[in-house]
Amino acid sequence: MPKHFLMCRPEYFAVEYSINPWMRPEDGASRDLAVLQWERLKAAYEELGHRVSLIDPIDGLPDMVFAANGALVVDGRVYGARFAYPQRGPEGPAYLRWFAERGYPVHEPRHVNEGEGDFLALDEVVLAGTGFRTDVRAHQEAQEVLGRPVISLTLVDPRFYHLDTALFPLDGRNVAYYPQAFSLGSQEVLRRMFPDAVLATAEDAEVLGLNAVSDGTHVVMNAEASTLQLELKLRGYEVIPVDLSELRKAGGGPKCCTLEIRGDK
Ligand SMILES: NC(=[NH2+])NCCC[C@H](N)C(=O)O
Repeated sequence: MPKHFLMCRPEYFAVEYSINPWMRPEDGASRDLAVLQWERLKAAYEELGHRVSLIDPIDGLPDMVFAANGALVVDGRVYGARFAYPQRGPEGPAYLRWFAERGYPVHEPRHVNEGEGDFLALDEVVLAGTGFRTDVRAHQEAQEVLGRPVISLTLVDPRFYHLDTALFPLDGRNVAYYPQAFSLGSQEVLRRMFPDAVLATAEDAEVLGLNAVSDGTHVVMNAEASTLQLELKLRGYEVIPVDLSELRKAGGGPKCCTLEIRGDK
């Protein structure tokens, strides 16, 4: 099944401030290299037959390339983002406008949440992260807006500040994750819900290997996560490795650059 993704070209990408432990403004980052790597990611999706729509980047919003944070879209309903840090604040309304202009019913959020950074939709439930960015009250709000059960999971390691840095859906029913990124209670929830999950090593997580996008057959993921790639291949997945090392300097990987539009217009 082809998917529909929304992406944002890293036209104004930079590491100018630090809102997560990956970001070191003193080291800088190359916009041109980020654009090149991002273009390859977009091409990888298109080669797999997925549809990619684009939102115009905005000058002064260097993190806008991380489209996953822009909203959560389920059944064509759009639950907007409300960013935790003022540096990214204007991105919320910008993404919401993109959807509103195209006729999607949009919901302006009351509570802080960073879209698909902290919400990952499966067939029956939505997994939701909290602890660093998304307010747990937004989990409740999303459940009401989308009419889907939302399962709250607590993140405890600042390097894995968004749910999508520690877990990704392999399909609508199973996930891969790095257990140590979660509180003990949340680890237990994950074990109960996903007895057949793929468990990632610290090394895989530390290269943002879990910030991956699976269509159920192919997994687009950071090339450096070698153990995880092997494990996925053993399970029958086709791995599409990509190099997003420049975007990782801002704390992002393939999934961060990708907002899935479910139930599109
Ligand atoms: N979905 C994601 N994990 N996005 C990565 C966002 C990176 C961005 N620099 C931030 O800290 O907000």
